Amino acid sequence: MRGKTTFKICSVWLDNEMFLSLRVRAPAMVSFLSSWSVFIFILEMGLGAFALDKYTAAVYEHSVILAESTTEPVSSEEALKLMNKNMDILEEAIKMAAKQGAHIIVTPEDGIYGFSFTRETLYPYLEDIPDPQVNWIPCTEPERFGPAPVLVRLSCLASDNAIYVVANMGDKKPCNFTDPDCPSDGRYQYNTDVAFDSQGKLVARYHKLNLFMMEQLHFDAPKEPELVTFNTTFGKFGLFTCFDILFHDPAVVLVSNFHVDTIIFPTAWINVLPHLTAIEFHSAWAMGMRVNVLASNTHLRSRNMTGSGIYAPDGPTAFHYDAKSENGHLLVAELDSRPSLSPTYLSALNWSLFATTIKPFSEEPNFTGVVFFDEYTFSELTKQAGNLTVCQKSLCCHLSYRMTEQQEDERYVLGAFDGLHTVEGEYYLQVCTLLKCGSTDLQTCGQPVTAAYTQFDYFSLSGTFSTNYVLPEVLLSGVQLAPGEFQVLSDGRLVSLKHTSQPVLTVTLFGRWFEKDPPHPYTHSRIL
Ligand SMILES: CC(C)(CO)[C@@H](O)C(=O)NCCC(=O)NCCS
Repeated sequence: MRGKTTFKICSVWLDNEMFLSLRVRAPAMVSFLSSWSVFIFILEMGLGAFALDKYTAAVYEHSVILAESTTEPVSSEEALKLMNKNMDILEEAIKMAAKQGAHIIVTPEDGIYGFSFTRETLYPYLEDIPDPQVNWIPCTEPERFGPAPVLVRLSCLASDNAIYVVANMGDKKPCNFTDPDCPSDGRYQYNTDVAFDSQGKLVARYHKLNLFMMEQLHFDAPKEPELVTFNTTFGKFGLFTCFDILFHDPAVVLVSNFHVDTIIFPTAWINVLPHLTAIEFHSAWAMGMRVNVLASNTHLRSRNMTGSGIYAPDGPTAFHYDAKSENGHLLVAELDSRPSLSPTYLSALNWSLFATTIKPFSEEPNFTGVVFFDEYTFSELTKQAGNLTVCQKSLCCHLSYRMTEQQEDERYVLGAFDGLHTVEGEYYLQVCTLLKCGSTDLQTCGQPVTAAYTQFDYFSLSGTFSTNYVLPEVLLSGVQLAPGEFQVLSDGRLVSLKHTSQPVLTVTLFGRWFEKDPPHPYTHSRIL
């Protein structure tokens, strides 16, 4: 009886990993327990008594220290010195996150070695990262594979602080003439996410598939998409990196076929207004795909990189956007371990139901304008309140709205775009958007704007989408999100729940029509 009580307490307070470590650290206590209680314990484990309903996640926006740019490769000692400077900062963040009870911390893409490399100058920063199937705790067996000081340090940070640690680093894999695709320098170089469990064991290795622009000069893409997941007592996790988020593989497959609960998303995201700012787009992906997303962005003001968050399917739980300082920032928040188990009406969501059922609203005069190199069809919101429809190709967008009072010097438009985006990557879009123009000159509609003064009492946006992958975005003045202030209805309408806390920059349904994307290879931002 006594043993059972102990375990009852254990099962409340300890998760699986913690119990295993207890067994290692206090074998006497475990053998003291009767076999009956051990049986009960195993039964409880089988019943999922150790599964956590909620968990605490941390993401760190890291202000990366860059190496001096060189044309000649530095020594591996010098490379490690730079990487240790970054890991010194990550270490503080990891300790702080663990102290706040976080089960997992995610750190950004390029957060250890930085940017601006050639294949040759990147090489000294790379380590040969083995497949996690080898069952390796680098911290306790540092010599088992080739030199791997970065893996060893990350592994020790995970085990010392009893927290899952995710980081982004470089992997190298030698190859030779027997492989017809082997690069002429005799190696593959991969942009790689690694995850360690709270014992320091390497549990995941993911090679980025969709390389962005200049990255293709120093990294190779894997030949096939890698679908990397790992299970924990607080849900199933999947990984992908940065530009991957715009494409079907592996991002959508992880959610639709592998049913992950949380996406781990290290990124070095360059903000693009009005629709592709980090906090806006990544939180919309979490809502549209109905998973948690742990988005950790690099912080680099000179490259317009900022914006990290802990995003849930029903809205952002925590987010950070700081275009002013050069500081890093830690976010810690609680999430549902298995958001898919709290089924909502959204599982029956049809993004075009409302828009295809109603008779189109009045069509006002149209004009065209450019949003991030795409030519949209626009119609101005000329009244204080009204209903408006604007169409392009097969996409019609409907808006109902009411402004509190329109500021004299502000113009808002409803826009539709149905076409292939071709700048900095090729991907097919169907977008319905309400946005604030750059000025009262309607030629400026679609240009980046960060401040607004017009308040909306109400908005309802919908579109006749040909895809069910639609991301609902709401971005407010000052580049802020609007948690709890809007909702998606099962008929595909994006509606305000109340007067938004700040004036609106944009309200957008950002649809991705994957079937219309150009075929692989996986170099969507072809520059070579
Ligand atoms: C938003 C977007 C897509 C517009 O073209 C672009 O600004 C962006 O941030 N792309 C992803 C960046 C990326 O993969 N960085 C890692 C290597 S530097």
